[in-house]
Amino acid sequence: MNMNNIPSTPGKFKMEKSPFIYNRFRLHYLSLAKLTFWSFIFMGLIVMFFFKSPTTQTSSNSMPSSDLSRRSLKTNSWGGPGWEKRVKSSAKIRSQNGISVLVTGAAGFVGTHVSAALKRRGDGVLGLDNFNNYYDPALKRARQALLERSGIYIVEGDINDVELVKKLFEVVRFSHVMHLAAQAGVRYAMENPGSYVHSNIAGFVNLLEVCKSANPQPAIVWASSSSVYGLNTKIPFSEKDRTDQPASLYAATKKAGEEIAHTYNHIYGLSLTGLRFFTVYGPWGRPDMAYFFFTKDILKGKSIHIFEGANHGTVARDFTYIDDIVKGCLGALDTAEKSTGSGGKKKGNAQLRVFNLGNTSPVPVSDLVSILERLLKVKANRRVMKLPRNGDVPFTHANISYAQREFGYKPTTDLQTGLKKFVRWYVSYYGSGKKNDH
Ligand SMILES: O=C(O)[C@H]1O[C@H](OP(=O)(O)OP(=O)(O)OC[C@H]2O[C@@H](n3ccc(=O)[nH]c3=O)[C@H](O)[C@@H]2O)[C@H](O)[C@@H](O)[C@@H]1O
Repeated sequence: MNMNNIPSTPGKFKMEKSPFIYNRFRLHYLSLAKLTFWSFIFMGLIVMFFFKSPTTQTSSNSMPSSDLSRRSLKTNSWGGPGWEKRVKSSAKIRSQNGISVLVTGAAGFVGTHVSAALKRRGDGVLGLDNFNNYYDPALKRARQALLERSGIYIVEGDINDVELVKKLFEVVRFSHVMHLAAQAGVRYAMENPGSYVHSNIAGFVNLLEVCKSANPQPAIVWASSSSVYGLNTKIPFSEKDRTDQPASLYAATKKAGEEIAHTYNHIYGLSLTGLRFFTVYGPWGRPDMAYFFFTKDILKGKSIHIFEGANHGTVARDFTYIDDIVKGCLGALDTAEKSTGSGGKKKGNAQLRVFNLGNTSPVPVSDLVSILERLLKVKANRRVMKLPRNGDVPFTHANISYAQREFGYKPTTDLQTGLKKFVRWYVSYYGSGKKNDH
């Protein structure tokens, strides 16, 4: 969608283009019937103008038009008393010492689980999600429906829509932001590099711009990635290790996010915590991830590609179950200190942290497939192939001692147990039939 074509305030009509005005110097040529006709048009325009008052804006756009805007800002309406009431009710804190959290990417995999967990303990939660079609939006809508049932409203909009994000902070004094909206996926970065820049860099900066000017400034916890360790060979990966050799553009944008976080912390006193997630999996997961589409393809009898490293080396991941990740996210939120700035000005040093959230036990991809075979009771049609050079790294392994020390992070779900829960969900959601075509 070309964003130049979206008027920034579509509710405001350009009155000088009204046919009535154009024709007013020729009024004496018009018959009475024509005059009546144009009067109706004019009146209609006035009525529409009032119904689309400034509080009922549509998403404006502040981004230049380019192919970056695959998930361009949508023109869904927001604003107005009813909308504000919904936003406030969703963000309302219902427990003592509760926090109010804006969750970006709330219809995403991690976003849904974190939102639900916050709501369960009485925190105020408002979601924001652009429902882009990187993967099946129907799954995102189903997650949205799930959250709606527990009273969580997801505002449909893009983090690049500065006016919308500003408005959210005008309506609610969020104490925290859980920033999970991102373009995920390692290999897709070669297909659509612009979408990574749009969401993970521009979007993050836009969000931080709003946060730094908000009063009070919220504390921000956001999703970085294990992929920032790139081509490192020293294991397990520690937060102190170098992160300057990313293997994919995805990893590079997450690394850029960490540097951007440093800048906003340094200049504006924003409290920022980055979480390096290690291959998160579980129910309601992402269909673009290997465990998910392996399940689908195994059930359909389709062949799956299992990557191997140089010299038939094992490719392994520190797969981390969603419930453990949620505990890590809540721990990070609960130990996040307040931002120090106000009125867009820093008042003192603020907290800046980055944590690994992994499982500490890498599993070869071929073992993941064996577990799935057992759980699905179907033999996989395996095709072993060399790890393509499109951003994948051969293995990941987290050292989690820092998160353990700071907020008692301790993963408790092994891959076998976690996949069992995933498969149970998958079958209940899609059925075990071979026809599901998501
Ligand atoms: O840890 C992370 O930070 C990242 O984890 C995942 O990235 P990845 O670990 O590559 O997850 P998958 O795409 O699900 O791949 C899992 C494993 O399966 C392998 N794989 C993938 C696809 C395939 O067809 N065959 C195959 O063997 C990959 O090489 C990898 O070792 C997510 O997709 C990223 O968004 C996230 O940031």
